[in-house]
Amino acid sequence: QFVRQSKRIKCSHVQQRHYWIASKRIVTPDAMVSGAVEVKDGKIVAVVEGYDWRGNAWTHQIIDYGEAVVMPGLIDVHAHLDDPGRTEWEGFPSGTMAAAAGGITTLIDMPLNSYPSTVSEETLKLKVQAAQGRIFVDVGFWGGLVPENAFNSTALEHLLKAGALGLKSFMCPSGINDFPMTNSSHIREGLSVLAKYRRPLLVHAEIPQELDTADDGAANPRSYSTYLKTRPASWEEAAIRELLKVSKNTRVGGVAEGAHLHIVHLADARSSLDLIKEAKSSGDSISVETCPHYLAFSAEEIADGDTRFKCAPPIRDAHNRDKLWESLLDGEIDMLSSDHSPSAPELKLMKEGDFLRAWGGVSSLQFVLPVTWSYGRKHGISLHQLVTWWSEKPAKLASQHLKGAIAAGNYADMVAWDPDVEFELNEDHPVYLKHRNISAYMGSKLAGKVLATFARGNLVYQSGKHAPAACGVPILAK
Ligand SMILES: NC(=O)N[C@H]1NC(=O)NC1=O
Ligand SMILES: [Zn+2]
Ligand SMILES: [Zn+2]
Repeated sequence: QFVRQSKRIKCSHVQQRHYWIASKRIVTPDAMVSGAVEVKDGKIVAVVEGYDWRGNAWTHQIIDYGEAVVMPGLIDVHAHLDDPGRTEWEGFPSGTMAAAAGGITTLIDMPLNSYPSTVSEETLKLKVQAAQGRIFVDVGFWGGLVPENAFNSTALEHLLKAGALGLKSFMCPSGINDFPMTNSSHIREGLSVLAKYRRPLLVHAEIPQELDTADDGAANPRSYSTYLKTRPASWEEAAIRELLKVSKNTRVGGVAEGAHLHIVHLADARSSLDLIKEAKSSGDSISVETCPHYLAFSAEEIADGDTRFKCAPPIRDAHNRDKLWESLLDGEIDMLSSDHSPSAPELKLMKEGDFLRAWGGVSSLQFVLPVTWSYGRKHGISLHQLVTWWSEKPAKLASQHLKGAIAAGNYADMVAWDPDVEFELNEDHPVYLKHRNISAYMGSKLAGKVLATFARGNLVYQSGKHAPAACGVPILAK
């Protein structure tokens, strides 16, 4: 009993096992509630409207956030934490502290950029070991679908039985040596194994196409438009066209019924999205995410040499960005994810500013909530939409049925934040990411300040301070 008590003290800024989180704006699945969330032993017991609940609570058991919004914690289904093996890029401690500071209570780690890549039962075990006692929020793991395991259903089953929440593959070179690309035959095989486990395949959908190379040699590598031309929308379109040949199998009655195909970080809001819409209406089990950087920025405004904005697929033109917003608001894009993909600062080649040679990946994890809100409010987004994109749909993709909503019985994963507080991401702002200078949002002015983050009932972050111990849980599929 004493050991449990002292552990809780380190895991959380609140010491009660049983307490109430009060607010005038609690976002539940069907309403905005003024009242309180009753939390006991890490779970939500009840959501109570009005003030009646106060009779049951002692003053020291009430944390009152007043007018601030209380929402489910964000679930980021696409983050590269690079641990073990490339902790000079990020790592579990820094990445999950940044997540907690940003209101993210669960993240699903990508199988590449760490070393070794998570492509087998053994390498998944290394991930789980590395996460033990070093994560401040819950972390689940995607496994990798690569040519080496794609035709080996036993190996894939071992990886899934060991707890990978699903698989991820690339249709173009990933930039990581031990994570080679797959073609549609590999993907077809992967889907048929995933069907049995009812888990998803996430795909980086770009297939290299012949480029129009007329003016190549003379192009300025410091100009973003030079980079943009090397990865046109036709690459995304080609990959999605190819994917739709196999996603058919996920339909009811199909050979991969039970599997699901999820397209990560869609950048092209035109033909690629039309193809996905078509597949959805034909009954394919398919979904798509985009990322805040595609919604916040446009190719036109990226300054020469500012390689913080280099990512793949690339950030496209302003009109495309507006179409992405439209599609998100219409529900054609299902959810958001960070694709937080930092590297060692040297690899961003910030001095040379060479877009063609710099590492591709945007560092963003801590700021996705204020970024989505700051840009989204100009498009009239609602708090419920934020919850759909950042909690409800991601929970479903990762099969986390006790997460993603403020509802009785769920884990007490929540964020309290103030949508009206504006702040500048300058030198004085606390940033928990390993390398603040490569983050694309440094220097921006944003709205939406995270006040507190609760993970499984632990107050893991409040007023700029993390709980002393890393008590996040490694999530394994059962
Ligand atoms: N390896 C890796 O993280 N690649 C990511 N970076 C990026 O910009 N897009 C990606 O898929
Ligand atoms: Zn990718
Ligand atoms: Zn990624």
